Formats: sequence, structure tokens, C-alpha cells
Amino acid sequence: MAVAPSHSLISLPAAAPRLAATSAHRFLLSVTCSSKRKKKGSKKPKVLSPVKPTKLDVSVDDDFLPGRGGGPSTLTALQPLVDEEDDTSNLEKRFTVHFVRQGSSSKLSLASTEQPKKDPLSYFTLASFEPSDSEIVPLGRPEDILDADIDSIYDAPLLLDDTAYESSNGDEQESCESLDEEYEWVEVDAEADDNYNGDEVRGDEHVLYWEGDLPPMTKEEESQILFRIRKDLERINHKKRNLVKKTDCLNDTDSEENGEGEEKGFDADEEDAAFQEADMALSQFEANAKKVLGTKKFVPSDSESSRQERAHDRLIGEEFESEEDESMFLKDYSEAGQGVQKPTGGEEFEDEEKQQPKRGIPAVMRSFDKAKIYVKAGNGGNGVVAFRREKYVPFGGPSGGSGGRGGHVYVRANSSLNSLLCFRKCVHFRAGRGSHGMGKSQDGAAGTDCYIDVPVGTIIREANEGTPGSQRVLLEITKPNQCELLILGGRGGRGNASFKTGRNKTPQLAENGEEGAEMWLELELKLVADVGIIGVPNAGKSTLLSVISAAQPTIGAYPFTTLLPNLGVVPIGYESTMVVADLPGLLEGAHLGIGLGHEFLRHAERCRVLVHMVDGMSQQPEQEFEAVRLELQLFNPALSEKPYIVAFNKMDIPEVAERWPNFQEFLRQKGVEPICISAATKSGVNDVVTKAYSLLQSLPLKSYEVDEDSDSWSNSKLGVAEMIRQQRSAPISEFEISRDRDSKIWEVRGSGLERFIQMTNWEYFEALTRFQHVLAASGVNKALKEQGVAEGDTVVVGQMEFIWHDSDDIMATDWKRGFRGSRIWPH
Ligand SMILES: Nc1nc2c(ncn2[C@@H]2O[C@H](COP(=O)(O)OP(=O)(O)OP(=O)(O)O)[C@@H](O)[C@H]2O)c(=O)[nH]1
Ligand SMILES: [Mg+2]
Repeated sequence: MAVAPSHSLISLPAAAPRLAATSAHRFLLSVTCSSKRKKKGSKKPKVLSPVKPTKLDVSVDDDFLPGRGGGPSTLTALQPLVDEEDDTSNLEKRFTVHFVRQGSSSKLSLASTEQPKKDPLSYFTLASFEPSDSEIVPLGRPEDILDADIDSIYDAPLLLDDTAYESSNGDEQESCESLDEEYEWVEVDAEADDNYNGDEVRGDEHVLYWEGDLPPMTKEEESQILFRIRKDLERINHKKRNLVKKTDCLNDTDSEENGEGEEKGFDADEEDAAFQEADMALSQFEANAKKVLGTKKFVPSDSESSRQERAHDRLIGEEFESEEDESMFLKDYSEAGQGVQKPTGGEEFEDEEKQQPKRGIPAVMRSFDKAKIYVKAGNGGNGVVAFRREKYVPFGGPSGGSGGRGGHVYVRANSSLNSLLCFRKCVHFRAGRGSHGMGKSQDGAAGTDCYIDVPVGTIIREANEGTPGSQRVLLEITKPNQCELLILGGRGGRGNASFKTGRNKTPQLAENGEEGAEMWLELELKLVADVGIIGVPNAGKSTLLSVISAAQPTIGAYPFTTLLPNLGVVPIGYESTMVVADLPGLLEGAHLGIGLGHEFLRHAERCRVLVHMVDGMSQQPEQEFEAVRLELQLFNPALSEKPYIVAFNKMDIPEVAERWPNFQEFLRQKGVEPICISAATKSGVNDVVTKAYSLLQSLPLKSYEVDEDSDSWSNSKLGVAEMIRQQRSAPISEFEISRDRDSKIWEVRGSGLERFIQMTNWEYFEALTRFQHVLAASGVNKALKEQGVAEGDTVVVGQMEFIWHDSDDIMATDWKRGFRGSRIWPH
């Protein structure tokens, strides 16, 4: 795993100027790679835990470059030579630096581009700096150099290495043991040492020491660390989950077949050990993570970093979505010695297979012949209470106008549309609400109607929980310019002028407007064409349509060029025309979702005649033809019974012409006479058109239209608007009472009653009296009493909740006491 480079690790101390006089030298640098540790009470860190240096790159400081330092200096070569021999006992690695130097520069720096893997805090110290052609010049103790460089070490980014706590190999074990003899491990007493705010983790062979007063992490560093922590945690959890799953699975097989599990080499002991190992890895990991983050919470909640982290998480999620990535992840992890050993046995687990998400058709390839939309009819306007006040007209009487009706929702055919693409971005359709009534007996205006334009051939279903396509058909748009009322707008509420009677000449009462109905609809487009061209991808269907009609479908030498059905009008003689549809390609196994699946075959349902286009270039055209027939049968048996003609395409190619006799013979045996054509050269296409047209003529008219016998259509004849009308005329005396015994709640259900309550404007006192009358007249009171309603019970009617009182007048008197007549006066 790549580790970020540590910063300038070695500077030449005072000894360097002594060498400045040298005009040309080869220098030999001995470098030790170590980690540090501070002894208790001592301010100086101690070199500990030498680690085998890995790859080191050596570079010189700017001062050493030509032209700097007051004189011409030339750097001829700088070649770090890492000692290749793997001698762990000799921890010093030698680098030879060749350069020619002139001038008086005083500094040479070395940097490692790769930090040693095993210890994120390791660094390199300069043991000696010797001109190769002169004697060795000692540079002092490594500790001194350490002091000089300690800041630069802390500047190095702190990264939690995956491998920081992994089991090491034997070599390192040895080196650390030898180190243990050399140095004494000193326990750091955190309580006693005020300066100490770090921690120590000593694994089997590896020591990490966290120095206090770390420089504050930048946001970027922090999020990097968090990201890696989360990633590691996920690995561990994933590993554990996998283990649990596999153990369960093995247990199951064990119970079924005794001794199976043992054969697979995964018994209970191993399982326990594996779990323990996983737990250990997790706790060790958490300890490390805490150390890195210091006092920070493991997962900050609303900070910026947490947002970054979540973004990272999403990235991780995406990264490991595929099975391949996941297995790589696991492999990495087990290689690093973190995870538990995978149980052997190599069985495929069904659960895992089931969990794989099913892939649908890619968005670009999805057809636009299905849509889901929301429609809402307009609410009715409210009626108002008003009285005529005019000079010389005493007692003008009530003059509150009624509200206007809400707008209706219509669906109309638009011949210029050929897909439901427009419903991708426009989903909500709402009709306008009616205006409220006004004084002087002015009624409100009706709401604006809403027209939904759909292509001819659209079926409208009510969207509900059922399986798609099985819902009740509400409307079917089959003719151009057809316009159907889908939902009625709400009725306008009546104003007080409407409530004037001989006994109540000044009614202080008005209604709310009725709410317009709303619903989710499913639209499905089934093209209405006389002839449908079907066949495998690349057969030349679009080419045929382009040569027989003015349509210009996309033609391409690759499968699934056509993703949306294309329509073309084919002129027959001077008077007649024939509508031909070019449908997307169909593959064997389409019923299993292969290729574009059966998505588009619904369009063929409305075609009266089918043209089977067979690709002559195919190796086995007979089999292809059979496969397409089978798919038709599987999609809808009625489709395979439709009259069809077979066109063998690409006859202009010699190989195809060779295949033709066999194919012809094959079909003749089935009693079908195929036609050989070349759509590209237009040869034979007229035969196809003529034959299709004559077949069309022989069929009874309108047989492709709506199946009038089907239940769905007979229901739909009623129409939503009609159903709404019927619902509105439901009498208020039709209701049901249900009771919740525990909470003493009575519920009265009835569409007439509910509508009445919705339209009641409770701001007017008389509305309540009227409601009381309605409850009595509809028989609700009587029914409730019969069923044993008691004083203080709650009665719910529609959206309103009432408390039941045995006294007839109590609600009205309470109300009266509070409001004295209508709430707002004058209106
Ligand atoms: N040589 C030759 N090539 C043809 C003929 N008809 C079509 N092609 C070529 O076959 C390729 C496919 O043609 P399309 O018309 O796009 O095929 P399609 O059946 O509509 O294919 P999809 O839309 O992908 O299902 C194109 O490169 C055409 O040029 C023909 O009669 N002769
Ligand atoms: Mg095509």
C-alpha cells in the first residue's frame, strides 16, 4: 500500500560546510531507518524499533542546485542505491550520491518518497556522511540529528496504515527481538506525566508511540483519516458478517448431513477462534483509530467532516457494489492478516445470490411508453354569507354568492406525440380551483380545466398496489382528437342566498367548496399501427421502414439501434395508406429480460399484421425465426396467432443468397411462404407491402381495438367521472358505524356524510345546527344510541371528531355561549 512521502528527513548539520571546499566528490551516506520513543522524564526521544528501510529516494536541497550558493555548482548525478541484500542484522542502508559541487552551499537534504510500511512514524537518520575518496567524516550522534529534524517529522502526514497492527513476518520479529535486548521498554505513565497525552500500543512485535502536542490536523487530513478508518471498519464488519453467514450455512448443512462440516475443515473450535480473531482485530483497530483521532468522537454528527465522511461512505458503497470489488477487498484484508480465515469448502451460498440486485434496463435504453402521473381536479370555491345593504332597500336579504366549480381534468389525444417522454419531467397535473362567491349574489368563476395530452394508443390505469398492468383500466385513447373527461372538479359551495327559506329569511350559513378528487394514474402506450415489423436486432427492420415510408428511423450496424418504436405511413396506391411500426429488436430469452426484454412487444398487440424480419446474415436464420415466434407466444399467445408474413432480408449479400433456399424450404414445411428482400437495395420490399396490405384487407375492421369483452373495459366504460358523480349522489343515510372498544371511539363512515362534513363551514353557527339536524335526519344519532354510545364517547365522522352528549342541545348552547351567532359579523 502506498504511503505518503515523509518530509525532509536528513539535513547536514555543521559538518557540511567543511565539505564545501571540496570541488568534486563521491559521498557515501549511511542511513538508518528508525522509529522513536520518549523515555519517561526525558525530553529527548530515543531511537527505537529499527525497521528495514524499503525504497528510498534521495534528493538534494535547493541550495545544492546549480547556480545557487554563490558559485557555479553542477549536479552531475544523484543516484540513490538501495542495498538490495536483505540483511536484517545490518540496519544501515547505504546510498551513494555522486555530484560535483562548486561554491559554498551548506545544506544537503534527503527525503524518502516511501515511508516504511510497518511503522507510520519511522523516519531516517543520517549515520554518516563520507566522501568516498576521503576518510569518513562523523556527523555526531543520531539523537542530535533527531532533535534537529523532529519538527519536520511531525509535519509528515499522519496516516493510519492498514498494516500498522498486522502480524509481521519472521524477519521483523527477529529484528525487534534483537532491539529489545538493546533497549529497555519503558512504560509511560500517562497520569504522572502532564505532557503526555498520547498512548502506546504494543502488539506482538510492533510498537507505536504517539507523541503529545501533535499539530492540529487539517480538515483534509482528518477526513482522509476518517475515511480510511471507516473503510477498515467496514472491512472488519463485512468479514464478520460473512463469517456469521457461512457459519450458519455450515451449521444447516451439518444438521442435515452429519459430519459434513468437519470434512470441510471448519469445526466449532476453528469457528470460535475465527470469531475471536475478528473481535480482536476490531478492538485493536478501534484503539488505533482513537489514537489517531485523539479526543475526537469516532463519528462526528453534523460537522463538515461528517458530511465529507458520508460522501466518502457513499463512495465506498459504490466502490464495493460489485462482487468482484468485494472479493478483492476481502482478499486484501485476509492478506493483511486482519480478518479471520475463510472457512474452506468453497460452497456457493444461495443467500448471496439472492441478495444481488436485479439489474433493470439502463435508463438510456428504457422506453418511454410507460409513465406514472398525479392528477387532481380543482376544488370548488367557497360560498359566502352576505346581506344586501343598499340605500332605500331596507332588509335587503341574503346575497352571498356560491363558489365556482373546480376545474375538470381531461385526457385528450395528441397525434403529434408518439411517446410518453413528456411525462418524465411533468408528473403533476392540477386543475384550477373555483373562485369563491361574492356579495351581491355573485357566484365565483369555475376553475380552469386541465388537459393532459397523450399519444394515440394510451391506456390509463389507476395506479395502486397491484402488479403493474393489472389495475383497472379507466380510459383508453384510441382515436386522434379523442378527448375524455377523466375527473370532475369539486362543486362550488353555496352562499347564504341559497339557504334562504320562508322560515329562515336571513340564513347565516354558507358552504365550503367541495374538494376535487385526486389520484395517481399509470399511463401505458400501445402504438396503434396496422403492421408491426418484428425481428432480432440488426435484421434491417428500420431500414425496411425507411424505404417503404417517409419515416427516418435511426439505422445502425449494431444491435438495439432502435429503442423506441417508430411509426411510418406507407402510401398504397392513391387513396389508401397503411401505418407500419418498426419495433425494437427481440432476442431469444426476452421473457427472462434478455436484451430489452418484452418491454416493446405490447406495441405489437395493437398491430393487426406482423412482418417477421429475418436477418439473412445470421448463421442460423431458422433458429432465430423460431426463437422470435416463441417469445411472442410467451409474451401473449394472442400475438402469435396474429397473421404474419416472413421477410428474409439482406439478399444482396452472396452468403445470404446461399442460405435462402434452406430457409425457404424450412418455412414451406411449416406452410408459410417467405419473401426474400433486400431492404438496402429496395428489391422485394414492394412484395412485402402488397402482401401485408392484402392481409390487412382480409381482416375484419377494428379487431385491433379495445377488447370489449374484457372485464377491465366494461368497468372502464363507467369512467372515473361517472363514478365520482355516483359517489357524490350517495345519500347521507348510507353509513356504517364501527367501534373501538378500548378507546371508546365510534367511527361513522359514509361517503355522503363525509362529503357533507367536508363542505360544512364550521365558522358559522347555523352550520352546526344544520349538522345536528343532518345527524338526526340521517339516523346516525339513533343508530349510535342503539349501539350503546355513552356520554363522553368520541364520535368521528369524516374529518371531524365530536364528543357525544346525551342532551340534545348541549353542543349548540356551548357554541352559542362562545360565539353568539356567526363568528364573523358582518360578513
Ligand atoms: N447488405 C445489407 N445490409 C442491410 C440491409 N438491410 C439493413 N442492412 C444493414 O443492417 C444494419 C442494421 O440495420 P437496421 O435497420 O438498423 O436494423 P434493425 O433491425 O432496425 O436493428 P435494431 O434497431 O437494432 O433492432 C445496418 O447497418 C443496415 O445498413 C440489406 O438489405 N442489405
Ligand atoms: Mg432499428
